[in-house]
Amino acid sequence: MSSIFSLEQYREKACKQLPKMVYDYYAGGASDEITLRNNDRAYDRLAIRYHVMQDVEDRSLSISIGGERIDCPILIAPTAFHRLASEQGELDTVRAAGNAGTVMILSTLATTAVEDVVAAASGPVWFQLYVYRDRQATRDLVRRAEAAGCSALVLTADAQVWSVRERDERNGFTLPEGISMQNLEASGKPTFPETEGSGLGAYVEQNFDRSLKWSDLDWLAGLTDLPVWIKGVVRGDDARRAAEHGADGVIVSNHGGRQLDTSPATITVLPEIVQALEGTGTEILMDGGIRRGTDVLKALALGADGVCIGRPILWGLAANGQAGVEDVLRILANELDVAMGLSGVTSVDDLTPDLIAPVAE
Ligand SMILES: Cc1cc2nc3c(=O)[nH]c(=O)nc-3n(C[C@H](O)[C@H](O)[C@H](O)COP(=O)(O)O)c2cc1C
Ligand SMILES: CCCCC(=O)C(=O)O
Repeated sequence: MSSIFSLEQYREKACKQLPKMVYDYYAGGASDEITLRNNDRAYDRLAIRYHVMQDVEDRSLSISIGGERIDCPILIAPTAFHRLASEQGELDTVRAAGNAGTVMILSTLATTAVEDVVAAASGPVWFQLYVYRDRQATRDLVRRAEAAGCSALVLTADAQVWSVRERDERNGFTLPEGISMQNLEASGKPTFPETEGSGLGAYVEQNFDRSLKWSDLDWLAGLTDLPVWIKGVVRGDDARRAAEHGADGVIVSNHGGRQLDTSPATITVLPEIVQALEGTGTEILMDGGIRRGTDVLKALALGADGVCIGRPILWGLAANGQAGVEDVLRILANELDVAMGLSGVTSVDDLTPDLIAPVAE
């Protein structure tokens, strides 16, 4: 893939290769897609106040997260249905994650069984959890993730109610024959119900627990010895509550603009959350709209311990399977390395908020 130099080029390639129904599902957001666009654009409104003359000969991108040292601060956000992008789906992704020295967060709605994904992994795999009305099915997911060898659970808190996704309704988004949600086979919920609109929408409405509340975080933390993260937080007070209810980490996220449209761009709320969690020991990841190494630098400088990317992984996967995902991670890590060097910084720990300022209008 030597003719591809940016994540945007991977998106273009994936757009040409994927069926419209799949591309639209991956690319799309909720309603008018305002948050989807703002996630991305918000980075352009921040400038990097770089240092000079700092000896940047030796640089490292490594971080500690969830008690493990990893080579790359760019983690793989949980995204559903990787086998819509490549034959091997999640197996391609997890192999690429291992080679890039990062964590893969595996979706509940993966199209490959968690046991098979962990067996193919050479690095940490975390399991993203959707809470089902059927609590036994939810407990089974937790037990399977633990037994398979996942090293953390990520409870997604921003998708209790299905959002309005016009592209999926129009396209009648569904899973083709032979592709199913393999982690839900055992509980009898591996496929979408019949419907004219979005099959996924109908599935979520039928199965996800809309009564999810803070006490359920206590329930989950009590159910497992694994570290528990909560994903989808955009406010300082909620982050604080998450810590009080036993979360080991928070993922600042608006679900890539796919849930509540006009919710704030994640980079704009990160400082509030960092401040709210000061002194608690709760770790912070963030995602949404990260497409350049300078975006990663800004998030790390403003206090995130690491970042996650969602769609760009799917573009790499669609364009060239495992090698495509590896290339996406390589391109972004290289851009980060360059941005750090040009900012006069040699390690992620040395990225501090004074490096960032709003762009003067
Ligand atoms: C196609 C797609 C599927 C997703 N599936 C899940 C999921 O199963 N669970 C979850 O917690 N988040 C899911 N997300 C949200 C991502 O984890 C992440 O928050 C978002 O994609 C980050 O924004 P970015 O795509 O701009 O990097 C999904 C996102 C996309 C684009
Ligand atoms: C609401 C959950 C469905 C999968 C997902 O998270 C997404 O498509 O964004």
